[in-house]
Order: sequence, then structure tokens, then C-alpha cells
Amino acid sequence: MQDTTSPLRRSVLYVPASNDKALAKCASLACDTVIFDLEDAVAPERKPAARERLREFLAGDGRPGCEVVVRINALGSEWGTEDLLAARAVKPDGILLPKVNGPRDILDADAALDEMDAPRSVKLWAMIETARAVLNLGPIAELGQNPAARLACLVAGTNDLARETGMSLAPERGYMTPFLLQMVMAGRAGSLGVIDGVANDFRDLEAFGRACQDARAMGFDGKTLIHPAQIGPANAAFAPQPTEVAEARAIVAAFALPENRERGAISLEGRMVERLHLDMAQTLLARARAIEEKQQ
Ligand SMILES: CC(C)(COP(=O)(O)OP(=O)(O)OC[C@H]1O[C@@H](n2cnc3c(N)ncnc32)[C@H](O)[C@@H]1OP(=O)(O)O)[C@@H](O)C(=O)NCCC(=O)NCCSC(=O)C[C@H](O)C(=O)O
Ligand SMILES: [Mg+2]
Repeated sequence: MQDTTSPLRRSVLYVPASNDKALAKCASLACDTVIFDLEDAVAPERKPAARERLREFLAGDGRPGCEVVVRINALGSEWGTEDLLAARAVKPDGILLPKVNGPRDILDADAALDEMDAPRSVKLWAMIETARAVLNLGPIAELGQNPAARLACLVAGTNDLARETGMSLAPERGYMTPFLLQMVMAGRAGSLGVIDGVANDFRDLEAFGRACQDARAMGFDGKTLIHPAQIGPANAAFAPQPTEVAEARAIVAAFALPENRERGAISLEGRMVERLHLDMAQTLLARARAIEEKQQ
């Protein structure tokens, strides 16, 4: 469940660590999180150079002020350990693990970070993009309840899921939706953030806006993005809408009335409203405030 302290992650932009122009641009963008990618956005022959470029870039003035996450190659791959060392060195908020199959992959990364003396404040994010990860969502999410584990967030990898399963992403991700919902359910059970996958067609912003609205209705915190043009629509779709803010304010005001202070359920404009709705209203208002503060 989102609460009043949940971080804003409406727009989570992948930036290829090998792309100088994209690196130079990212600090000026209004996304909530940047994921610097060492994995699929970087060709095999450019992996070492991308790692070095990222180290240099994040040590300099261009480092973005938002949440910073680094996606490494799978720890079992030939690049994994070097990537993890590089990621640890750039002091990120999170490290995103691709191709996670089950809890073991996360525990191994956790142990490797401990060996590197990485502070516990460096969190792990896990891509859910293999059929095995979907089958293991329960045990993966349980790590979120373990204070010793670093797991903070699940990220959908719909391209890889489509590749492995043969499942179509069209129309409107209808076949993929049950698994995305399973991911949201697991993430919430484990008190984890949950971020939706990317939309590859970055020029069709109308379709993208609809995809963001669907993702929000499914319960996702935000969407992963591949292009700066997707930031505005994602920020708008995952923000509380004016009617929702007005409704939330009315609920808070109604429960503050002396006659309602000791009541669990009240009637408001013909609808039953309970204290759980008061909690939801307070969360939504906190989110609206956080967005407002960010814009100032
Ligand atoms: C998709 C792109 C290759 C398109 O690039 P390009 O043709 O250069 O786009 P534009 O000319 O429209 O770009 C306009 C300006 O914006 C900058 N730009 C573009 N993309 C980014 C970005 N991601 N971050 C920051 N800045 C960006 C360009 O440099 C232009 O700048 P300027 O000329 O100075 O105005 C490209 O967008 C791209 O590479 N996107 C990211 C691709 C990526 O990271 N892929 C991997 C992550 S997605 C994934 O792996 C999904 C998951 O794992 C799964 O399985 O589903
Ligand atoms: Mg992927």
C-alpha cells in the first residue's frame, strides 16, 4: 500500500550509460527517478567504457538531483561483478537487478554488496521479466518484509517477458495484464514500490497517456520510460487529479467534524466513507503536496 511516506516514482527514466547526449540531458529533466542503464541499452563491446563513463559522469556536476538507480548486468553474467563494483562506487539510491528469477538472486546481490561494505541505504530493485520471476513473485515479495534485506522496488520488464513467453503486448497489453496485476499484488504484500514497464512507441504520446492511466488504475506507482517526451504524460497521469484532491479534502473535513470524531463510518454525499478512506485521502493529499513542493 502507498502511504504518506512513499517516494514519488511517477516517471522513472532509463538513460543508457553509453550515450553522452542522454547523460548530459538527464539533470534538466523533470523525472522522479533516473535509471542509468549498463544492461540492454549498452552493446556488449561498450560495457567497460559505459561503466567508466558512468563513474566519471556521476562524480561530476551533471549528476541529477532526483533518485538515482543503476541497472547492472545480471550478477551471473561476465559483466555482473564489475558492474556491481561500479554501481556501488557511484553512491546510488538503488541498484536494479535484471533477469531476476527468484529470491536467491536478490540475496546474492545483497551479500555481495555487504562484502563491498555498501551502506544499507543502498537499496535493491528487481526486474520482473522472466517467467520464473512471475512464478516466484510470492517468495520475492517476502524479502520486502525482511528488514535485513535491501529489496525496495519491483520493476516490470514487459519486453523480456514478451520475448520469453511469446505473449503479445498488443492489443493494449491485454494478455500481459494478469501478470502485471500479480506483480502489483505481490509488491504491495511485501511493502515494495511497483513500477510498470516501458512503452516502446515513444512518439505516440496519446497511446502512452492511456497506458499510464491503465497502469495507475492497476495500482502501479509509476512507469519506466525510455524517452524524455514520456515524462510529462507520466507525471500527469500518476498525479492525483483535481477531482480526487477535492474528494479527499471533503473526507478529511467530514471526519474532523465534532459529531464524526468517534465514528468509524459516515455518510458523505450519499456514499459510505470509512476510516480506511480517510487514510487513503491523507495519502493522496500527501502525494499531491509532495508533487507541489517538487514543482517549486
Ligand atoms: C529510443 C532512443 C534510441 C531514441 O533516441 P533519439 O532518436 O536520439 O531520440 P530523439 O532524437 O527524439 O531525442 C531527443 C533528445 O532527447 C535525448 N534523449 C533521448 N532519449 C533519452 C533518454 N532516455 N534519456 C535522456 N535523454 C534522452 C536525445 O539525446 C536528444 O537530446 P538533444 O539532441 O540534446 O535534444 C532513445 O530515446 C534511447 O536510447 N532511449 C533509452 C533506451 C534504453 O535505455 N533502453 C533500455 C531500457 S528499456 C528496457 O530494457 C526494458 C526492460 O528491460 C524490458 O525487458 O522491458
Ligand atoms: Mg529487460
